[in-house]
Amino acid sequence: MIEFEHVSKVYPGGATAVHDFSCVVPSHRTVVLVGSSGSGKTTLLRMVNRMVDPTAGRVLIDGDDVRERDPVELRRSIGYVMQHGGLLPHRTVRDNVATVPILSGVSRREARTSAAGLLERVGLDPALGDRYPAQLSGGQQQRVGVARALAADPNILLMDEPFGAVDPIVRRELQRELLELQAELGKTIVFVTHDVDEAFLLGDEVVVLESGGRIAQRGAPAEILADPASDFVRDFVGADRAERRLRPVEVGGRSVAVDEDGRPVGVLGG
Ligand SMILES: Nc1ncnc2c1ncn2[C@@H]1O[C@H](COP(=O)(O)OP(=O)(O)OP(=O)(O)O)[C@@H](O)[C@H]1O
Repeated sequence: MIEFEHVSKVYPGGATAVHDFSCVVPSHRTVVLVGSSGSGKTTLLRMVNRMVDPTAGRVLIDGDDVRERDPVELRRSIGYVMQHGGLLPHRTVRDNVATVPILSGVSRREARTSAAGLLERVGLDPALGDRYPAQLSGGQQQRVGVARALAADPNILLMDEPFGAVDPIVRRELQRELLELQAELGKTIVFVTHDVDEAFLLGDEVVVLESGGRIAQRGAPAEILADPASDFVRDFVGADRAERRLRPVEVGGRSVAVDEDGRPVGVLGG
């Protein structure tokens, strides 16, 4: 469990990135922080692994203040996936995945063997392990980023817009794969995005942020959709989304959901 207790962050230049934010991320759940650019999402995420220390308040992991932890050891114990993969360009994919376990004392041979297994787990051919990051597509690099974050078998995964830089189709695939992986692994995930659809798909709970890290609303996706707490939230989740009435129409033998204006929004399953 991760607890943010009344955390604030004022950066040296005077910008208040986060003001009095409190939130609990229950173990084995995915909490998504969603908000527009500059709402303090990355700042909040980085407080968990001490890449940013709050100027007020504290962050607890399983009841312990992260400030009591050695930052290097703390960071190695938490998986972190960034938007652009953050892979080391001059190391092979396999070594990128194996680096943290090796730093933590696992033998090189063992770390490389488990790296191959992790690549498979995130949907990559282990043969890609010999390549360098630049020789992979954006989507493949993000998968390596996820494999690397999982390498030390952390309880906590921090994911900062991990699928933000890939095309919509690959993005969808990566989202689905993350859901499958999470169903299996049950990590405690804090996921940052500015994409409401992504937030609603992945989050057990979603925290909608206004500027300064202020919580506009938090709850299960269905709760937020059904009952937006303010005009800000209503606008943010899409003014028409909650009110959209869908009906099925038959097209070529399949049932397609269309909205009131007849715009197709998806194919009905079955
Ligand atoms: N190192 C820094 N020094 C000074 N100000 C910073 C620093 N990092 C972030 N800020 C400021 O803090 C505010 C919140 O930034 P943060 O990156 O946490 O927001 P965000 O919601 O993650 O935005 P984005 O979606 O654009 O990444 C912004 O106004 C930003 O300019």
